[in-house]
Amino acid sequence: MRKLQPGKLVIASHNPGKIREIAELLGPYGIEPVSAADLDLPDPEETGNSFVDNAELKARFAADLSGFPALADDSGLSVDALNGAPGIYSARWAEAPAPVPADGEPGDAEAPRDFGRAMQRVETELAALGPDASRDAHFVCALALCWPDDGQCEIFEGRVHGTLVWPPRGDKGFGYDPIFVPIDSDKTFAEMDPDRKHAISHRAEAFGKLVAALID
Ligand SMILES: O=c1nc[nH]c2c1ncn2[C@H]1C[C@H](O)[C@@H](COP(=O)(O)OP(=O)(O)OP(=O)(O)O)O1
Ligand SMILES: [Mg+2]
Repeated sequence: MRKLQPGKLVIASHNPGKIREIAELLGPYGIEPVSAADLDLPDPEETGNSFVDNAELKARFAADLSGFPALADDSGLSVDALNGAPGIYSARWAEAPAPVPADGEPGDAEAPRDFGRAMQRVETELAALGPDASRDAHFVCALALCWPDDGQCEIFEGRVHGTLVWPPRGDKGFGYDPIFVPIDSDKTFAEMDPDRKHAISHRAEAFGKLVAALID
């Protein structure tokens, strides 16, 4: 398997919380993370039907446009009692319907994300199933690292199981962290220090596999 050399690596993401975690996870390996936003790369439409497909689509897109190796992370929260939802739609559950401007044409401006609303939707859908519904859930992370020249990609996956709490707790992390308590913990991801989250998270597990395979 081809190794990742020290130097520039494009982080094919526009999510600042994720980019910060990826930079922390790659910190020890002499890799210079440059985000897609730093390079003004556009955000591709996530048309895949799986985390892996979307990760590969985002990494390929950024590698082709930038000429550097690119790493993408597609991730999300999967709730057992909701048949795996929001799953690959985790980010989209936080998007309000795009406002229709006064001239009547829907704008193409991206709707701002509101994870308060996304967490509320998870809770509302769970509550509708009654008090006995399972609150088990897991986060999934698919990483794709693609090279620009030959289009080769390597894929790594991680997951972390836990349960959902309500109301949300903590102000660290991002996304659904305030309602997710990983197994063997009494804190939500948003109440933990980053080092602790990085010891057990879905993203950390996928990175562990990537580092073992691709970094000498
Ligand atoms: O550790 C996590 N802690 C909390 N929430 C998380 C985590 N990991 C993923 N998530 C949720 C929120 C995120 O917005 C969505 C991923 O959606 P996803 O399309 O992969 O990322 P994104 O659109 O936010 O950024 P981008 O595609 O530019 O990398 O799942
Ligand atoms: Mg996305």
